[in-house]
Amino acid sequence: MNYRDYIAIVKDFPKEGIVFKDITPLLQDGPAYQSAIEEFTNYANRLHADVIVGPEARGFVVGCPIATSLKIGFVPVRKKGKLPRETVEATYGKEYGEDVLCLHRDAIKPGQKVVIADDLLATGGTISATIELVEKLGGIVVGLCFLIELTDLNGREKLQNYEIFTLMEN
Ligand SMILES: O=P(O)(O)OC[C@H]1O[C@H](OP(=O)(O)OP(=O)(O)O)[C@H](O)[C@@H]1O
Ligand SMILES: Nc1ncnc2[nH]cnc12
Repeated sequence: MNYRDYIAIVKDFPKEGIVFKDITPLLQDGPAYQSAIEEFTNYANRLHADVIVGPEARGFVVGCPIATSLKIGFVPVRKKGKLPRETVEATYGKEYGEDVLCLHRDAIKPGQKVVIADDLLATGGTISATIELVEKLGGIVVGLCFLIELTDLNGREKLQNYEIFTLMEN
């Protein structure tokens, strides 16, 4: 599967100077979406994941189908103000801004093996904050998976102690 054919490149979105990688054509194509999810499912299965964690919003469309394929749970990491119960929080920077991510305090059990899924690794800010939250609750991050890695932004440098699987680089 040539996944690259299913990514639309949009210049100056959401801000001038950003080259945005739009994954919606991949999601719209049944075989491409299914194939990507199968690869991630095999990855998470090999790592014996107990739970899949995904950051809002695009991490949901990648993470949820992996979790249901493996018949394991999915835990959402959300932007501040969206989760209704007690949370842990992490402030982070990303390619085009700053934000706060939150995780329900009871969402991860100590010792659970976690695979984190998202659409794209850019600066690594989002994923580092997600890892911080999972580890704060005692989860063990066994793997990270992304559709796309923007290698120029060196996100991997922040993630040297973690296992990473990506379907395409640019
Ligand atoms: O590696 P980073 O520099 O942190 O950038 C990557 C993150 O940025 C995008 O999410 P965004 O915050 O735009 O949210 P969205 O999924 O709700 O659009 C993308 O889906 C990743 O989560
Ligand atoms: N260049 C980019 N394209 C799509 N999503 C992103 N998230 C962070 N940087 C991005």
